Amino acid sequence: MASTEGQVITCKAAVAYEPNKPLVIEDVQVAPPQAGEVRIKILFTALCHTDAYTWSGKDPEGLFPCILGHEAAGIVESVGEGVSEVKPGDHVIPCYQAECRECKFCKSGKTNLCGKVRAATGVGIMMNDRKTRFSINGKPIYHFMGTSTFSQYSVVHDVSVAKIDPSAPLEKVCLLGCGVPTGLGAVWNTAKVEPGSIVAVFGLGTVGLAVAEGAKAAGASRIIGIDIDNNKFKRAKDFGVTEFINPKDHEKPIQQVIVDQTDGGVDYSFECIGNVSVMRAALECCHKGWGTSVIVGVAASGQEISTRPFQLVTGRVWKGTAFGGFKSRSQVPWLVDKYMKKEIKVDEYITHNLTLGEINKAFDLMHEGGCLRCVLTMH
Ligand SMILES: NC(=O)C1=CN([C@@H]2O[C@H](COP(=O)(O)OP(=O)(O)OC[C@H]3O[C@@H](n4cnc5c(N)ncnc54)[C@H](O)[C@@H]3O)[C@@H](O)[C@H]2O)C=CC1
Ligand SMILES: N[C@@H](CCC(=O)N[C@@H](CSC=O)C(=O)NCC(=O)O)C(=O)O
Ligand SMILES: [Zn+2]
Ligand SMILES: [Zn+2]
Repeated sequence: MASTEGQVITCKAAVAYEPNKPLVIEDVQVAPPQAGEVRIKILFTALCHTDAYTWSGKDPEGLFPCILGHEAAGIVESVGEGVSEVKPGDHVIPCYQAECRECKFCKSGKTNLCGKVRAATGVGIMMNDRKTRFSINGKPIYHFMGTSTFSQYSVVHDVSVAKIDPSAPLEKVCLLGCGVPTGLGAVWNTAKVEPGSIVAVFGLGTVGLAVAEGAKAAGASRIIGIDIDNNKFKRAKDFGVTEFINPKDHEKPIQQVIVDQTDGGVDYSFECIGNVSVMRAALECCHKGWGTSVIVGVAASGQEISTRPFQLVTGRVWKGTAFGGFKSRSQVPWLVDKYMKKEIKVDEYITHNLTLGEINKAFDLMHEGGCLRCVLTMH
């Protein structure tokens, strides 16, 4: 096939024109990558609740029109000047959390957040010329999270590309771009759960189930799953949840129910919903003196967390995690290898498979209890 290097590619993409209005499949022009950029042929993308969150209009960084999507896998089509770590043909996972290895954050050894391109990705543009690489008949379309994977081709910064084992099935490992690493890493990197710990997981969607999987691998003695949907428990057992509580079955606040059942509270809790009231409950169900609560869920613009400072004075710790604390370019390939060695689950989180043209149906499915991840075939 003729090379497309250096040329504008016209391809199909799902464009979000306005909050909550159905995505429109359009012919989009994708400009060639500039210096420090990579153009990727996206082969498979999953949908994450953060895409739905931004699409809903509740994300303060949400810009329209844009191309959403950030949990994907593909093949490098071409690279811009100065890109040395990937080349055309490489199999890759785009990473919304970049890793430049040079900035203050990357060098700190204290965080996986990277400062190099975040200011540009937060306003839907590329750093090099502060413009977008997507357009429709000359009208610019914003990028999203530096990834925009709901397009057959996307341009990303080179610091946002993880090169992976070419034998890994892209239709599966696309999930390692967001939800599964986030849950595993929340346990392994952020909380650092020890063997024998009692863990509470609020919200048993993909992220919460990955927390349960990570906690089981870490040797937790009890993994208490909390969800308002009773149907979640059966599946959650397969991911390591040992007990289930539905807050609706109790008169008392859920934090009190958990404290009563755990001799004073859990060692670690994880909020995987994005609900600020639940974040409070997750903190307050932790054991006095050492209990740590990790916020994973993304709450809407304007929402704030609160608790009595006494909760922290008496030794509880409140933390948060982005992409589970994983350093993306370094550790996503390691996660892919772990999947290939069957040391972590991925296939089990995929409940549906559709095509790019069915993306609105995929978002509808996401709001149904039975759906974890829906993977779209892009071509
Ligand atoms: N911090 C990070 O890096 C990341 C954060 N996220 C966020 O994590 C959150 C979870 O994502 P998914 O697992 O994909 O979502 P999901 O919607 O599949 O799962 C949420 C679960 O919470 C349950 N739930 C809803 N309200 C509840 C309540 N009041 N009490 C108990 N359970 C309740 C639902 O029944 C559902 O099972 C989202 O907010 C998403 O945006 C996702 C990826 C990365
Ligand atoms: N723009 C949002 C930010 C939402 C958010 O917190 N995103 C997570 C990833 S969620 C993935 O599905 C994250 O990594 N945050 C760190 C970051 O650098 O964005 C808002 O303002 O609410
Ligand atoms: Zn996500
Ligand atoms: Zn950096």
